[in-house]
Amino acid sequence: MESMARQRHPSEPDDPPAEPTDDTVTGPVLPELEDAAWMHHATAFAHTSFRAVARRLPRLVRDAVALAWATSRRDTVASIGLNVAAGVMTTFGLLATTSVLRELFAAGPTPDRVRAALPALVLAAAAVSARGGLMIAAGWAQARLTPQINYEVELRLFEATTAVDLAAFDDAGFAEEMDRARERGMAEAAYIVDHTVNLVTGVVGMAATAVAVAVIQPILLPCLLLAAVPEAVTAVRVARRQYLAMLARITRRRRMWMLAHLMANRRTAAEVRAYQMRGFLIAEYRRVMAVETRAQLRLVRSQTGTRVAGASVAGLAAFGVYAVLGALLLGGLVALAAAATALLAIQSARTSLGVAVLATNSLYEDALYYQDYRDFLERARSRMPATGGRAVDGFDVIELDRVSLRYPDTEQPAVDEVSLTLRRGQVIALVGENGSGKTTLAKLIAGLYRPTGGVIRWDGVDTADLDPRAVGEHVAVMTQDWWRFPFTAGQNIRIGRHDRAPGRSGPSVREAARAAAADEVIDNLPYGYDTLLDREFKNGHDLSGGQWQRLVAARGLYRDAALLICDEPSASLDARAEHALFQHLRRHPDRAVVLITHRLANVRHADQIFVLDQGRLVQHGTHDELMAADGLYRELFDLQASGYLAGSPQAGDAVPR
Ligand SMILES: Nc1ncnc2c1ncn2[C@@H]1O[C@H](COP(=O)(O)OP(=O)(O)OP(=O)(O)O)[C@@H](O)[C@H]1O
Repeated sequence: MESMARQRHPSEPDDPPAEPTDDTVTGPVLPELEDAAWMHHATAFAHTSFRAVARRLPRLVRDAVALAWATSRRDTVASIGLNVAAGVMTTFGLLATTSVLRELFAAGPTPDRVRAALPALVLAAAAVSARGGLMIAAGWAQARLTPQINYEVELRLFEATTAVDLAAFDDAGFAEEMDRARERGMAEAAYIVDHTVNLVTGVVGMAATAVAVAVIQPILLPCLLLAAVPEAVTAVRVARRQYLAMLARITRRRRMWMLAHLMANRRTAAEVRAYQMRGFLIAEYRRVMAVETRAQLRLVRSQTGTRVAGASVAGLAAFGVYAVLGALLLGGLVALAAAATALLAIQSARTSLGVAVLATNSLYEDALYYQDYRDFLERARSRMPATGGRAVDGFDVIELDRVSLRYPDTEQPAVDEVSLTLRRGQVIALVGENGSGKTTLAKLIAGLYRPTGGVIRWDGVDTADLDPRAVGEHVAVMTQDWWRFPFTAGQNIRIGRHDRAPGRSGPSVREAARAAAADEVIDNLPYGYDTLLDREFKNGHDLSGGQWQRLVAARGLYRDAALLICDEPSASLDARAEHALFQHLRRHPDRAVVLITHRLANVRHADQIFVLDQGRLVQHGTHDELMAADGLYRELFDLQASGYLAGSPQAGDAVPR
């Protein structure tokens, strides 16, 4: 592995192959495709012995039944109860068949023997019909469970993914686990219940036939079990291999999804063409696919080997069972009628055993994947902000006291011991060069991140002691990296406070749109506020970047919160829209505004301007104070202002710093 890690990645500069060479296709594992650290735990779990599988079985069955029970009690009882009843019918059927054969093989004229066998024959036929009917009804109940369980499980997952703190998404392990839970784990829940019901069916069928076999000749019972062991071992081995292979593939699969998404996506289509990225993307895809295909072929080969070995041993065991039966028959230990029923019973038992083994195996395999889902939910639960805490009804002062934030796996803090005060009614601005920590600081102030050092206080109370949900009620954030939500124009604004109580004050959707200069854009849409803003649906429309940003601003204003954070709110706006928006971002007695913008003309009127450099607060004051000082702010301001003045520096001129 070490030597692989030292290989230069082909996507690094100086080494961009347009097409995959033999070396890249058949060469070593690409660095980004190597196993992730979290995989060791999962791998260890998958290397459990067959005995361990059997030991886990009762818990798996209990979990599956609990899941089904929580989803629909009626269908759970029906699925299991009807299968058990069908098993009872199997025993009746076999015993009735024995009676039929006994009468038929008895001495005497044929018409008499047939007549004597008739009652048992009717019983056998009734048992078979009843069994068939019960199985169909059980299948119906089982099929009803599947969609209900899927719905329940998906809901639980998305309830978790939307509740975890934002910082969880900065953790690479979290994202991978989420993908595993979504990709397979989630879908397995319904299968697990299915397999459990099948297992019950198989076990009941076996028990039913075992009763019949025990009546005929008890010695056949252990033989029968012996014949099944190789099948069970093989099935479990194959399943475990498959799971391990899936674990190894997940990173590759994520990369392939990512590449596939770039190549088949309306939003990336223009850039892919403009930069003629097609060859590069396809080459990347082929490189990953080559590694993936090799892994799949290895898996298929090893699984086939295991199956061949298992099938050979199982065949020998079955042969042994029939030899024992023949010997018993020849030795006169069983009668011909009993032997014939025994053959039927053995066949039936083997079928049931096959069902049970397959169900056990599938249950085990699916449980491995389902465990991923459960692990993820567990992990997500540990990442959810604590509920409760003190209620809060707005603020007068927000204080940051030596607040820091270090992202996971990074050396330097993105925000480094920043202290500042923000009062209701004020507008403050965060200024600094790219990567200086403005967005991170704004997210800290908004409560989206918790500081890894220092304290944030609302009216003197540490926000860690406040109810996070109540804090969030008073915050609106116009993010820099907003998303084009595929809803109507009206909904895109209303989701800013979709749960606004009827009597609560605040601007209407139209008023918010007007304040952000979005009303004229929306009025020009074919269905006005009801126009769906997603071209991927019929009658859907799209907006330009600047038009979208007006909508984003309208959403933030519609939220009508006491703390409004605006991260580059006018980056895509034209001069008129920008002017209109900033008119609304002026001082308001009920609101505090945190403004981040690189257009420094917009921060001139801020009550306080905080200048950040590499995460540290290096200057603060009003515009006039900062211009009077010889520092970073003045330097950035002059540089920008010079672009508007005659004789400004031309492209290529030396730029200080
Ligand atoms: N999710 C993240 N995980 C790890 N590092 C991050 C993350 N987000 C930002 N950073 C890093 O933190 C530092 C500060 O980023 P931030 O986005 O706060 O800067 P900014 O001042 O808002 O930049 P810009 O003006 O470009 O928007 C940067 O070095 C950035 O690479």
